[in-house]
Amino acid sequence: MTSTVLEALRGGLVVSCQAYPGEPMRHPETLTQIAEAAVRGGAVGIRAQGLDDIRSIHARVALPQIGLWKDGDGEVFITPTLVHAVAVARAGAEVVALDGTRRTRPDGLSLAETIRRLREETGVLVMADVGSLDDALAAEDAGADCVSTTLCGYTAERPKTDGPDLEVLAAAAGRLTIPVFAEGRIHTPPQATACRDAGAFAVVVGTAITHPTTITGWFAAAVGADGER
Ligand SMILES: CC(=O)N[C@H](C=O)[C@@H](O)[C@H](O)[C@H](O)COP(=O)(O)O
Repeated sequence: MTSTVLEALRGGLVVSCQAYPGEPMRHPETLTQIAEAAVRGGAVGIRAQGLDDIRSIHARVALPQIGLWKDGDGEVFITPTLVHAVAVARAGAEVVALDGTRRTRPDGLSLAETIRRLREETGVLVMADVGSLDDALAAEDAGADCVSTTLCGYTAERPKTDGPDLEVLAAAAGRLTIPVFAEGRIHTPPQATACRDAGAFAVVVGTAITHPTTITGWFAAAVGADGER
C-alpha cells in the first residue's frame, strides 16, 4: 500500500526549488519564498536540496518535502551516502531522494543496505533517483518506496533527450509496482502532460519554474541576444 505522504503527491506537480553553488538565489530564505510561491501555484510537494533549505522549507511550507543533499565531486552526488541520507531525514524531509543508480556509492554500502539502515534509523520514505530502467528495477528490489527519472541522461546509460526521458518513464511505470515519478528536463506544460500520460505517478519540475538564469537564457537565445554584443 502506498503511504499517506506519497498519496498526497499522486497525480500532482512537485516543484524542485534549488539554486547552484555561487548563484545569487542560493539562500534558504530565497528558496523558501520560492517554495511558498509554488504552493500558491498549485504544487502538491516540494523538492529541495541542502540541510538549511530543507529545515527552512519544512518550517514554513506544509507540503510533503522530498529532500536531498548534493555533495562531493564524484559521479554519485545526490545524497551519496547513508550519513547524508540520515541528515536529510533529520532535517525534516518526509521523503529522502538519493542516488538510486547501480553505481558504487562513496561509502561502499549497497543501495539495499543504505535503504534498510536509513529506514531503521529514521522511518523516512525513500525516493531512488534513477538513470535507466535497469536502475529502476534494481531500486525497487533494493526496497525503495518510489523512483524518479531524475538521472536519465546524466549517467552513461541514457542519452540526454531534449525533454523528459519518456521511454524510461513509460517502461518503468509499466513494470514497477512502486510509484514512478517523472523528473528531468520537463520544460513545458505539454511535456508535463506527456509524462502523466506515460504513467507518471507525479511530475517533478525544477528549472522551468525555479531557475531564472536558465529561463532567461532560453528567451535571450530566442531573440538572438545570447551571444557577444
Ligand atoms: C541531474 C540533477 O542533478 N538533478 C537535480 C536533482 O535534484 C536537479 O538539479 C534538477 O533541477 C531536478 O532534478 C529537476 O529537474 P529539472 O531542473 O530538469 O526540471
